[in-house]
This record gives sequence, C-alpha cells and structure tokens, in this order.
Amino acid sequence: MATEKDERNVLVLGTEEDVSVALAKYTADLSNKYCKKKGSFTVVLSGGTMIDTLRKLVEPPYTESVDWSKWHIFWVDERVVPLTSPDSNYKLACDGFLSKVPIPPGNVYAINDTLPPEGAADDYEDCLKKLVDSKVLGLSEASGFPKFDLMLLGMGPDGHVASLFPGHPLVHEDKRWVTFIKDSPKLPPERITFTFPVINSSSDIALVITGADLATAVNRALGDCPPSDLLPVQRVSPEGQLQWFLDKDAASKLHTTN
Ligand SMILES: O=C(O)[C@H](O)[C@@H](O)[C@H](O)[C@H](O)COP(=O)(O)O
Repeated sequence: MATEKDERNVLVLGTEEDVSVALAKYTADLSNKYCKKKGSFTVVLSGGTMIDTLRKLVEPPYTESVDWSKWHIFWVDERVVPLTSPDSNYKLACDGFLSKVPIPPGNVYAINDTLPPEGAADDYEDCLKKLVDSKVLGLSEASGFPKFDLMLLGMGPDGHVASLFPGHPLVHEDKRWVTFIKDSPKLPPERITFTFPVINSSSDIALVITGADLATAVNRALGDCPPSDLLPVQRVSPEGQLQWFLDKDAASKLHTTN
C-alpha cells in the first residue's frame, strides 16, 4: 500500500480500499479519544460515496472495540425527500452503516421529512439548539456556533462540500446554523445544509475523496488558487484538524504529493 502524507495532512493511499481501511482506524481512534475526554462522540455524516468508504468501520475489530453507545449522528446535508427514499442520505447511512452497529436510535438526528426545505432547516437548527441546551453539543468559544467532534465530508467534482456549491450565495451564509437550497445543481434540488461557520467550528474534519473524476478539483483545491476563486472545499478550515484522505486516482493530477 503506497502511503504519502504531507504537512497539510494530505494522506494519499493506493486504492479506495486502502482509504476505507485508514478511515476506519482514524474514526475509531477519534471515537476513543473523544469518548474518554468528554463521554460522547458527535459525528456528522455526508451522503454520496463516503458511506460506502466507511464500510471497514462496521467490521471487526471496530464493531467490538468502538463504544457505539456514546455516538451521536448528524448530517452535514440532507436531501428534502422522505427518509425512505433512495435519495435520502439518512437511508443511505442506515443501510450501509447505522443498521450494522448499536448506536442508540435516540442519538440519530434525522431531518423532519414532513416539512418543506425552509421548515426542515429551521427544525434541524432547533434540534441542534436543544442539544446545546441539554449539553449533548457544545458551542465553539471562538465562533459561538455549535462544535461537532468529527465531520466526515465528501467532495463533488465541482468542489462542493455539504450542499454548498461553487458560486452559490449560501457559501457566504454566516448567521444560520442550518440553511436550505431549492436549486441544488446536484439532484435532488431541495436540500438542507450546515453552513460554513458550523462546519469550520468542528474539532476534526476528514475530507474523503476517491476516484479519478475528482482529480481536477483535488488539484485545484490543493494548488494555489486566487482567493476570489475559492472552491467550497477550500473554505473547509476547522478550528481543530483537517485530514485529507485521497486515493491515487483522486491524487493523480496533483503536481506534488511529496
Ligand atoms: O447529499 C449529498 O449529495 C452529499 O452530502 C454531498 O455533499 C456529497 O458528499 C458530495 O457530493 C460527494 O458525493 P460523492 O461522494 O457521491 O461524489
């Protein structure tokens, strides 16, 4: 397995399978760290291929060694569709991940799928505020936004993360915790999404990017880009640590990988 790591925490592994193995260990280690430190682990999922890449986490030794009872699960973005729809990020995570480990169902925070996008975003933000009141979630001292322990983010070929797309005004939203989009260029069009202040208040963020179709965006993201032309993925800058996980295909257009 080829492994390269640079000072920006860019880990380049041979294959998607290698990324899956490394991501499982990284996530289990953080679970251990946060469960010891604060008695809980707040994890934010995205949709797309990231859930499949998490597959090694629901295999031994992690099925036994991870304290799943302390986990709390959120979504960085969600499609406004029924939770039973094949388009639902909740359903994707249930089928590929949550159904395989004993996370208490009360710790899994799905959107209210009976509401339109505006209402679903308000409802999810209210849910986060209640969890702050009940001390499940903390607030960042620096930003005043909620602070999650770990966000597991994917990236689209256009450089989007969550449902924050290049050139869309939502990229600059700086007041809301959760907002909505009705014209997402990636279908389905109606979604809710965390905003960048919430994303960037996180303790740890993993950017999990595999496949040759993402190589151009990876090269733009990790290369030098004029500040006015930042891709959404380049705005990911957590208070804690950002860790990139790339396979060789996704890294194939990088000029230098050290
Ligand atoms: O709901 C969504 O569509 C996702 O949360 C989205 O942000 C995803 O993570 C990226 O688009 C990458 O998706 P892929 O991994 O499928 O390329």
